[in-house]
Amino acid sequence: MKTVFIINPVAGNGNALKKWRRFAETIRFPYETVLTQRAGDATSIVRSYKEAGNKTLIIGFGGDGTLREIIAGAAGAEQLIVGAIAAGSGNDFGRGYHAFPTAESIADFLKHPTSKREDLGELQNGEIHRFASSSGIGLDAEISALVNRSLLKSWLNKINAGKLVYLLYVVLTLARFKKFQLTVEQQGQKTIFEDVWLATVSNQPYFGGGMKLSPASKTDDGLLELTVVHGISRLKLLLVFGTVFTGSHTRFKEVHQTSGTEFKLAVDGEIFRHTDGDYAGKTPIQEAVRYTVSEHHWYAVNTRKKEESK
Ligand SMILES: Nc1ncnc2c1ncn2[C@@H]1O[C@H](COP(=O)(O)OP(=O)(O)OP(=O)(O)O)[C@@H](O)[C@H]1O
Repeated sequence: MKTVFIINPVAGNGNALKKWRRFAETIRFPYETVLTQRAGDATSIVRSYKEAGNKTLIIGFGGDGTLREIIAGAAGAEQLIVGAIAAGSGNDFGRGYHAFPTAESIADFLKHPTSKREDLGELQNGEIHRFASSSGIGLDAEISALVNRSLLKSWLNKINAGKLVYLLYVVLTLARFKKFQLTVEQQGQKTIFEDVWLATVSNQPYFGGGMKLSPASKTDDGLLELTVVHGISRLKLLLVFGTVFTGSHTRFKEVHQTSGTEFKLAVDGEIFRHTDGDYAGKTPIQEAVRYTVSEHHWYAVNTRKKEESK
């Protein structure tokens, strides 16, 4: 089986390339590498492997955005097995799916490669946006969009202080964020939420760099989970934020969660939107956006069989 590493050199606040060079020295099996040049590249690179039709292990060397792009390209191709090495900032993909810890663990996997069929999330309004882990609107999407656009980020990255910029934007955005009204339509029934901070549709539990936002999410059950945080003061929001790392935030009445195969979400303003933590445009005003599991699945590295036979 062919192994290809797709490396996003700018992932992990610009540290992924350095990390890759160290990692490459430990690889003892044949492999190919492709470096992405710009956003969106990983999807077209993977499509070319899909067209070639060979059984291939594609390993994303980057963060959640890189993996999302790889999976969007690999969707529907059973001959492509997608794996990851965590080299991003948040790396929630590895928490909810799987990430290889070492080159040796990849070599081990290659002895008996097996895959597992996984769901792919999709949101549609005109165009289709795909996500592996989660897609949301509101406070978190605004923070990540502002951080990524910030000139401060590249400057702070140079002095290895990239994380500071997040803290700065969390404080700034929290102070000025305008809560919104959200209408959720599920199985023909509409529910209106007022004073919404964020709404996230999840395919796996983790989000935002280790927060267990959606503890009930499973990656292969054909369902998505919607979390709405609403009607809560700034102070209490910080309290809820403190509990989300363990998943105990679900006990708060201001945190609404539900499961389903499809949600339609409409909001009363242009709100920032993300897919797997990357900017994905703004929501249209009062137009229902449909979130579903795509009819195309993707195939992940499966290490379970090996663990079960131990
Ligand atoms: N060569 C490149 N130059 C600029 N942007 C790129 C390049 N290659 C990929 N990208 C974009 O970089 C974005 C961020 O990458 P990624 O999400 O993997 O890293 P991260 O943000 O550090 O990690 P995480 O999402 O786990 O926090 C990706 O969504 C991708 O579109």
